[in-house]
Amino acid sequence: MTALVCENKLLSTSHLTKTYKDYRAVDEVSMTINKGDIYGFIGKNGAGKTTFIRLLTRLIEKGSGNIQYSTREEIKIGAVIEGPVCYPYLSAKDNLKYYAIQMNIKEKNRINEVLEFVGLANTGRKPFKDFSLGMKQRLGLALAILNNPEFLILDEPINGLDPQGIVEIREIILRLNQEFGTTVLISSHILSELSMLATRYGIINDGKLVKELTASELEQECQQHIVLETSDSQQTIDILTASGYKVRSEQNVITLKEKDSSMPKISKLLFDHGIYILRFYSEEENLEDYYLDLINRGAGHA
Ligand SMILES: Nc1ncnc2c1ncn2[C@@H]1O[C@H](COP(=O)(O)OP(=O)(O)OP(=O)(O)O)[C@@H](O)[C@H]1O
Repeated sequence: MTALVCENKLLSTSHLTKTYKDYRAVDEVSMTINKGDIYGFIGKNGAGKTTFIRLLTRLIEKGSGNIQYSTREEIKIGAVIEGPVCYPYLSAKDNLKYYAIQMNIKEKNRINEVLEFVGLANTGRKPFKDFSLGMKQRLGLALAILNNPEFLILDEPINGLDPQGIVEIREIILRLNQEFGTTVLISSHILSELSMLATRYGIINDGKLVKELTASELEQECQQHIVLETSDSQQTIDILTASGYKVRSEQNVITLKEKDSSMPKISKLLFDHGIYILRFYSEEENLEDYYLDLINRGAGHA
């Protein structure tokens, strides 16, 4: 493996590619994950998230490209991919004991510590098969953090969870990141949830990483915009464009990346040209809108 020494970078991939027959499930993905990131990995079903994660964890062989680490050492990775693999008739503690032996973890108190951390300390002899989905996911997390990984990879960890379960998983991830500095890659298509966690985003579509951006860049991108419908859309677009506004339109609905303080000026401009305003309001884009917009526009590579 090629090692690239860099202060803040924990891991990066360059042109990572995985092909099944002649289909590129992961297509030349060059991604950077910095130390301390909670990296939100976004993509619709079949976009290539799980395949990319399986490449990172070396569950499958790459086709071409590289995975590069910040140091010459291998980093300690913990992962929950496609749900935890646990023994159905064993308790939480016994499942952890089994994995601790496999991983050669000798620290006596580690299992109790981890059970406490994920809120499963009081599950006693209850077997895994009788756990709720939320408990199962939390045990998966416990297994993944047993060896104190510096990089934690979670594939759709909140899929199918109820609101309470989602909050519990979110709090565990935030504590891991803030108290222990664990870098986290979390894939999800529940974008509202990711936006409560992520410090950085990567958006994958048809195997290609179409965009990488930080949470504050996303905030900038999702800034307030104005939505407008008028008696004559084409003339409105022409007038606004001639006045220097950046305009987008879809089915007679015109959108401008402007703050609501520009509304009086715009309405006067249109009024002076004899255009009637039918609808006029400002709104803020969220991660979901941004994502759909980006995918539908078919953005180029990051
Ligand atoms: N072992 C395999 N053999 C053939 N094709 C595969 C294999 N694994 C994945 N694919 C294909 O690669 C593409 C990406 O799949 P992947 O599971 O990585 O997507 P995903 O983004 O994780 O989607 P989901 O959210 O549904 O899990 C899909 O078209 C899938 O059918």
